[in-house]
Amino acid sequence: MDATNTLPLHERFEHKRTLHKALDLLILLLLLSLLFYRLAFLRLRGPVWSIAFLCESWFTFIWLITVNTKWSPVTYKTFPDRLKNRLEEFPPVDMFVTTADASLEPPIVTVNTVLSLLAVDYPAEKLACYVSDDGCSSLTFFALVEGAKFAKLWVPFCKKYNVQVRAPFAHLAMEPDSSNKDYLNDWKAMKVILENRRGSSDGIPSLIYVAREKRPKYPHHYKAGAMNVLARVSAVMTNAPFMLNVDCDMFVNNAEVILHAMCLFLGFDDEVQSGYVQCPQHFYGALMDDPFGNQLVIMQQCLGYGFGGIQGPMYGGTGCFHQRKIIYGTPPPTNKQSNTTNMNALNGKELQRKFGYSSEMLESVSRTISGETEKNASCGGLLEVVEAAIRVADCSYESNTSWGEEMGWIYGSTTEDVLTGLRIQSMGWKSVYLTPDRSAFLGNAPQGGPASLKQLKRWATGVLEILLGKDSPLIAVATKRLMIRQCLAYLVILVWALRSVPEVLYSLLPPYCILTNSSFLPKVGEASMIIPVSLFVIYNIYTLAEYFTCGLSAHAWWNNMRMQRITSANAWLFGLLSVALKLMGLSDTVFEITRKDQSSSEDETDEDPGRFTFDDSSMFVPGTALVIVHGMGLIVGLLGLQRPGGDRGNGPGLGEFVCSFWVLLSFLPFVKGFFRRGKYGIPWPTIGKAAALGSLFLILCGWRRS
Ligand SMILES: O=c1ccn([C@@H]2O[C@H](COP(=O)(O)OP(=O)(O)O[C@H]3O[C@H](CO)[C@@H](O)[C@H](O)[C@H]3O)[C@@H](O)[C@H]2O)c(=O)[nH]1
Ligand SMILES: [Mn+2]
Repeated sequence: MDATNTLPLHERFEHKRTLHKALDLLILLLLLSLLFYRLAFLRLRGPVWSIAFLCESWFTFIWLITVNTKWSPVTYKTFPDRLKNRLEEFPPVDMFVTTADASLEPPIVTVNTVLSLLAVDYPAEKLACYVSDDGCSSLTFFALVEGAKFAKLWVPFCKKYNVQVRAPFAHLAMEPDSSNKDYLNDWKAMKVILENRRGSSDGIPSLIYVAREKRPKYPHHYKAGAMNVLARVSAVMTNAPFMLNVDCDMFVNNAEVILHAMCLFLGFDDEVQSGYVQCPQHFYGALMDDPFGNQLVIMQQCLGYGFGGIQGPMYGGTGCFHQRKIIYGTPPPTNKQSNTTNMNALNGKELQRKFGYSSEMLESVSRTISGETEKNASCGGLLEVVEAAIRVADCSYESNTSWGEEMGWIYGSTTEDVLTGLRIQSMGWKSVYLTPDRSAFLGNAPQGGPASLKQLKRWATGVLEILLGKDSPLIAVATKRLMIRQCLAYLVILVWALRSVPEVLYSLLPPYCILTNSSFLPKVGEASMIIPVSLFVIYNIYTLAEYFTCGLSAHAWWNNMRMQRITSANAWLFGLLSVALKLMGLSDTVFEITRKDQSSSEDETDEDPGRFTFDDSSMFVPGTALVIVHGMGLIVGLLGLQRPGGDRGNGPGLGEFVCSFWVLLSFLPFVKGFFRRGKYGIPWPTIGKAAALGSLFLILCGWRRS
């Protein structure tokens, strides 16, 4: 036996963050002293202090759960070369790509992603690539057909010259036009594509196009529904024990990514460690210094690695490898029972109730559950296989089954990814972050105000749906096998929408105090001033240091800090509203697709893509109103126009003015939006609505004073 065969496939790294931990605790201590300070004077100072106290209690809670998440980060280094030496037979992998709208997601983007997957460094006969097209667009379809032809040239080329970025952007050009919206199965043509079903080592993996059936009376559950169809179609066709899924814009940037992932799946002694393997989302053509605060670097490195030290990262919906049997709901093996017995015990009836009526599907499920890796793929003729696939992609297939409930991609949230990962971890599985030196995948981050905020609103909506739903981590921690620290870590994300209220309320305190001649902060010279001032200074230095540690600039730090406020007041607040409307039964939440920008060469006319843009969405009203209110507060305060009286001796001090100024600075894109035109300016109707809200606030201030 070769000596290299015994070397571990990966190495675990616990990140030391001694100084950060000390600062974590120092900030916590300061927050607690602030709360005690508030409590001591609560009776004396009335409602403003009560509100400040409530908000600050909430901030302390957020800090506490954030510290929990970041406390002990863990990452892994993987060694694909050792895997190559060790394995004779590589496990098959089914690769899934989802696309849904040919105008927002240009087929050229999807084709590039597909080509990059087909060209990945892995035995081609072990791979199959399934593309789900929820838009049922003939454009996407023909682009893929062309892509498949092109792959015959492209894939050997990549392998010969060991190209790393395997998305041939430059080679294909297609104008995305109108999309064909009739929801019909487009299966006939699939045989076109299926030609190369039997690959060879220098061959090309199979490519299968799927446009599932949709009908008005059957909820299609957006991406989660599409993923479940892919899970079933692949089950009756290739039935690989591993699945990789990416969004249509997320191409392979590290050709060895599947080998890296296998190092984590096959390299643990304890199977429970790698329920799924998630790669962080990195972006191509990313704008300098992250002007829209959506490159997620800090979130993934500080929070994500932190998750890695608990029960593993959240499932991020793309760039993720799953084990098929876990998607089918297999719990991790316990000491007493072997892996397969509990699921094997399901009799035929139960299997059918869970997985649906297709006999091919049930056969495939049994093979998966019993761990039969050999003859996994269906052995019927092509025609029968396609017929079976059509059956399981039928819009009524899931009626009265467990799809989307107990297994598969789980329904009921617009962040189906987080929910699905949560369910897997609730069964007791752990997950692993895959962070090779060269980014595994690169995707597209939305640009401009409307697209960015729409995405963040969907996320805030989705995670709140999870928090309030039946699979909430708060329930799973008590009734299932979700770890307590993991539950708290999830909370950091799941309360996004809820954070908007205290954050907006708190940012209204300075103008309120200025306009009503009251205060919520100690004055210059008072001993208690040391608490808020040191909190402000230390917190900002701490976060800035985090950005520097991750190799980001001070400018990126500031952009993210201000975008956090803008997101909170606009996107998160609207996420909260949409969930409230859903709870009242007034409207359901929808998965609004993010526009995928193509790399810029054509839009050279766009002077500065990093500049904040607006549209007529009412989502911009709260931010605009905040700017108006702070503007009024500062003008009135600086000109000394407050009406006399009020809270004598307790009027606003330097603190209130600094805070108000800081908020305005954070909303600088909105301030500028008042003076700009076109998409860079705030539309008049939005300003009108915001002004109405501002007047309401003025009335409130006056009313409180008399
Ligand atoms: O009805 C739908 C809607 C969306 N999608 C696909 O879902 C993916 C993600 O949609 P996108 O608009 O790009 O959303 P993002 O906010 O960029 O996606 C992030 O957030 C989603 C959850 O909100 C996750 O599903 C994604 O994996 C994650 O990258 C894309 O491939 C879409 O084609 C469908 O297949 N069917
Ligand atoms: Mn996306």
